Amino acid sequence: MTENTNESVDEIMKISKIKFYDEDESAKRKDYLEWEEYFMGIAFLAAQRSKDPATQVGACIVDDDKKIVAIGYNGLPIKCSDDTFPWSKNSDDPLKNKYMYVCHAEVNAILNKNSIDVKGCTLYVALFPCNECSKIIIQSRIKEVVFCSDKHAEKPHTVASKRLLDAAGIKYRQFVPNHKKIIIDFDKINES
Ligand SMILES: Nc1nc(=O)n([C@H]2C[C@H](O)[C@@H](COP(=O)(O)O)O2)cc1CO
Ligand SMILES: [Zn+2]
Repeated sequence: MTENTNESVDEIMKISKIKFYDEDESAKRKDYLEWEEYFMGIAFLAAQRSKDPATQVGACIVDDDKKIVAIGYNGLPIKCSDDTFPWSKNSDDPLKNKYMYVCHAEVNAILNKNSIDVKGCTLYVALFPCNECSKIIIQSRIKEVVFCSDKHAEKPHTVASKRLLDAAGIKYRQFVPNHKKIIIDFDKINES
C-alpha cells in the first residue's frame, strides 16, 4: 500500500489539474445550468402538465447524490377527470371551485416517488408550500425546501406552513437563478 504522505497528495492534486488540450476552443461550455437551476427548471417543466388555468405549480425532489427521485404538478386525483371537476376559483359555492379537489404539486411528487422514501431529500418547488403540504413534507422527512416564489407570504396558509416547518427544523430558502430564462427550442438540435 502507498503511504499517504503530503508529497503524494500534492502529486495527486497536480495530476487532477492537468489539461489535455491547449486551445481555448477545447474548453468546456460556460453557459450550462447549475444543479439548482436544473432541478427548479424540471419543476417548472412539470408544471406545464398542469390543467389549472390560473396557477401551474411543479415540484422536483432530489436526494443527496443529486438524483431526482420524484416529480409532480398540481392536478386532480387519479380517475377524477380534468373535464368533470371545476377549475374556477371565485365561485360562491365552494363545491364549484378547484380547491376541494386539486392535489398540490408537492404532494403529488412525494406520492409519485421512485425511491423507497424521500428522507433527507431536498424539495424544489415553484411556490412556497401551503400548510397542508408542509405537514406531509415534515412527515415524509424531507430535509429542505427550495422555493421560487413566496407571493402568498401574507396568507394564513403560508404563515401556518412556516410555523410548522420551523417547529420541525426543516430549512427553507428562496431559489436564486443565474439564468432568468431557460428556453427549450426543439429546432435547435437541427442547427449545425
Ligand atoms: N405550493 C402550492 N402548490 C400547488 O400545487 N398549488 C396549486 C393548487 C392550485 O391548483 C393552485 C393555486 O391556486 P390559485 O393560486 O390559482 O388560487 O396551485 C398551490 C400552492 C401554493 O400554496
Ligand atoms: Zn399545498
